[in-house]
Amino acid sequence: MPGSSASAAVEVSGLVKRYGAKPAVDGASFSAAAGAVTAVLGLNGAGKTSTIECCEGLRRPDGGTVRVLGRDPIADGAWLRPRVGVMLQDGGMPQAARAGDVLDLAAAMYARPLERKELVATLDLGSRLRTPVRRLSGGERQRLALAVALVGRPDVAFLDEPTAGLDPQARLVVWELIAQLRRSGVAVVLTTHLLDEAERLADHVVLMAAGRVVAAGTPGELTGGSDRTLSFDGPAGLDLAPLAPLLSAGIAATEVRPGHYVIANRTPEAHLLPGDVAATTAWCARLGIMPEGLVLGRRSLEDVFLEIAARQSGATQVIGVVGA
Ligand SMILES: Nc1ncnc2c1ncn2[C@@H]1O[C@H](COP(=O)(O)OP(=O)(O)OP(=O)(O)O)[C@@H](O)[C@H]1O
Repeated sequence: MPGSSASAAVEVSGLVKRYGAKPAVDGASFSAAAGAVTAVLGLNGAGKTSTIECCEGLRRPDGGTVRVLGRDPIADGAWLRPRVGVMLQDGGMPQAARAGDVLDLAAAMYARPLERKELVATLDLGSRLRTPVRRLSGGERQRLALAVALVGRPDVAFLDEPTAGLDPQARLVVWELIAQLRRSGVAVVLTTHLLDEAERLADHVVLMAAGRVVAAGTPGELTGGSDRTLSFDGPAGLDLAPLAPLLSAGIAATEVRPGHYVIANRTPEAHLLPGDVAATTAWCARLGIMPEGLVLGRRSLEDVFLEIAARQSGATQVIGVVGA
């Protein structure tokens, strides 16, 4: 359980971070275990980077506590630095320095750095080592930043959008690298906008909205495992109120993005029934709407994410297994 696990490599408890009057992080709590990948998800501005930067010791919390390997990221920064790998969203690397020098400099700060040759080959940076950082492509810079974060064999790796801007092949390489880190016992905490990435890589997903953790759990817990959903495309902005009373208790219809409708359970106890499918298609027929791409399937992490995002205009709502 977040906040109580003795083995958690990262514990965030009631974290508050303000830049002005409005908190960017507003009481967020979660934990990340060793040998596991924890993915922090959320819309732009949800507070992910601010949270991670507090964990990295780059920002001072205004409230709550953060512990990394049991230590305070700011007060115990010197102790933590050799044990924590950090990949920042903007790279944070000197622009004029050559890629190889940046990597060597990072390696020199650690007692037992990884073999440069191996890391460079894995991340396909061999031909770019003499190139200044500012002349690297976005994807090359991204791979160099990842190499810098990992060269010191960290116990905890914070990776802010590690695959943003990478081509599909490079993305697969990074996914495999992250899987290797997990296997070797590293606590990997990453942020991503790619729901398939989170679904594929993460052991634990933390969903943030408006500075708070609104859902957390394994991908299976968040998606309800085997819960069925019905989805279809139709005209944007359909009035769903008349459909609501036709559905069974605990089942709701949501326009998760314009023109894309999902009929799914709102509570773990409720299950989509054949009658809900019939009611939905009959309702479409009455409106003269063809439910294009009608799919009876399982809820994906993307569905959960979109459902929560769609509700963000109202109060933050808890879905899934908070505290799992
Ligand atoms: N240095 C700063 N000064 C003022 N406001 C900031 C600063 N950094 C972030 N914010 C604000 O805090 C809020 C949370 O930002 P943060 O970068 O933590 O979110 P995020 O979830 O990482 O977003 P994204 O997905 O866009 O990276 C946003 O409203 C942002 O504008």
